[in-house]
Amino acid sequence: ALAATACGGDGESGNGGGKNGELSGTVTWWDTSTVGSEDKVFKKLAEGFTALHPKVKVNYVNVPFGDAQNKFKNAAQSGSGAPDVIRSEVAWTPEFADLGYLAPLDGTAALKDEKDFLPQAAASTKYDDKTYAVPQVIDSMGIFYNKKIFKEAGVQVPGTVAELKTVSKKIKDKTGKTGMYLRGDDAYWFLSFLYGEGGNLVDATSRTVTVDNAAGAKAMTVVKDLVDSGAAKTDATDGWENMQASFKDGEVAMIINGPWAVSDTYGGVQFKDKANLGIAPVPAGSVAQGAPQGGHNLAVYAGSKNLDASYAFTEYMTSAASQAEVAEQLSLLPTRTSVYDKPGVADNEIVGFFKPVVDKAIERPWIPETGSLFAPLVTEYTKVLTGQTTPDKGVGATGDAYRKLLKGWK
Ligand SMILES: C[C@H]1O[C@H](O[C@H]2[C@H](O)[C@@H](O)[C@@H](O[C@H]3[C@H](O)[C@@H](O)[C@@H](O[C@H]4[C@H](O)[C@@H](O)[C@@H](O)O[C@@H]4CO)O[C@@H]3CO)O[C@@H]2CO)[C@H](O)[C@H](O)[C@@H]1N[C@H]1C[C@@H](CO)[C@H](O)[C@@H](O)[C@@H]1O
Repeated sequence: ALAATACGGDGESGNGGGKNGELSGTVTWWDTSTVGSEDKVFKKLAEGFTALHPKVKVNYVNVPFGDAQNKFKNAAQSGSGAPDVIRSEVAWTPEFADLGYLAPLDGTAALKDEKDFLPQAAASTKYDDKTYAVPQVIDSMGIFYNKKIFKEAGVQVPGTVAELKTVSKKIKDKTGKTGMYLRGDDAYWFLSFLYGEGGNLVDATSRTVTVDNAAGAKAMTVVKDLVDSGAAKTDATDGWENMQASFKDGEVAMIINGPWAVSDTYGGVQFKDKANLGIAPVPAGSVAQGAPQGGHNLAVYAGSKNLDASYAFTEYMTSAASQAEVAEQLSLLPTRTSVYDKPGVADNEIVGFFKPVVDKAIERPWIPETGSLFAPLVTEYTKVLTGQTTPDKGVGATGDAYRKLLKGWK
């Protein structure tokens, strides 16, 4: 505490500028990674920072993904309770930056070897020509399938939505299992079908809402038909748990998911033998094939009382060595190009599959409103899948909500 006060800290978490620049004080980090599969790796990594900086205590806090965005905004707004560093999902970052809640990182110790970052990962950290975060993981989606069930049914993994229906029918006839579990309570699972029909949520260049155009309506019809035809099953709530349980227990032959689900999936009885998990590109629609780009950055709270230690912690957690550790332990994708050919990463089959997928994943516009596009969409998406509204009405209501959100967009 003396050191902290001496360098102007608040006793609790000095600003790290102790004698001969030695870092000190506390760094509180809000991690949003999945409890029970990812969190233990991130917690161990974070606490490893103290080995390098003995006078810094890392206070690891796991905040559920669904709560963290609002929790951080409320804390930052009220000026109390915000962490020093937050794991900021790619779409939260421009919003937090726009609100002034993030410390600009250009010229600080947080940013090292910037040229090593994948351009598409770095894109979501830039706002108003400044850098407000450091990319930690990047991801996209693919088909996860159960090789044993596919063999039993004598089918190949589907490359298109049409094939998905015929393959699911054969699986049902031969094994009694449902082909796919399609998550119905998270609109991220709608995006690859939307891209497959040549659609998108918006067109940022022409500032046009496009979710309710013909392609959007078609895509909603496609997902509704997957459920109505019995090719896929879904639920209005508890989608993550139900999707993972039905796939891990072998009740369904396929799901659509991303690298963040791999560690949890390997915990399932069907995948004790990891080789039974197959991964393939998301199915193409009638005009195109495309998967969304997601991921997470680390950002420093503008009001942190320990900026120096927070910058150093952020750099440490996004360093090549840390990213290699996370890729090896959890099959998550690095955001640094140099990490992909490191031992333990280069031979990881999941990372090897998703790298080319991520290189052509469809980016969303990194504007403050991007994160807010999912709430209205998921309401309508769930209603369409559960027969409470029609595809046309669903995308129509979504488009209306977007035009209220995006001032002046067509
Ligand atoms: C609705 C939400 O819409 C958007 O989120 C999009 C997101 O932008 C998309 O990119 C995509 O995220 C991927 C993600 O990229 C992918 O990595 C993975 O993340 C894993 C981690 O990997 C895993 O480690 C662990 O953390 O777990 C993570 C999650 O599994 O999967 C994600 C997809 O799940 O999809 C998101 C949509 O879910 C908004 O951004 C808000 O989040 C918004 N929620 C707020 C809305 C507020 C108003 O209602 C409500 O009041 C508030 O309480 C809610 O918070």
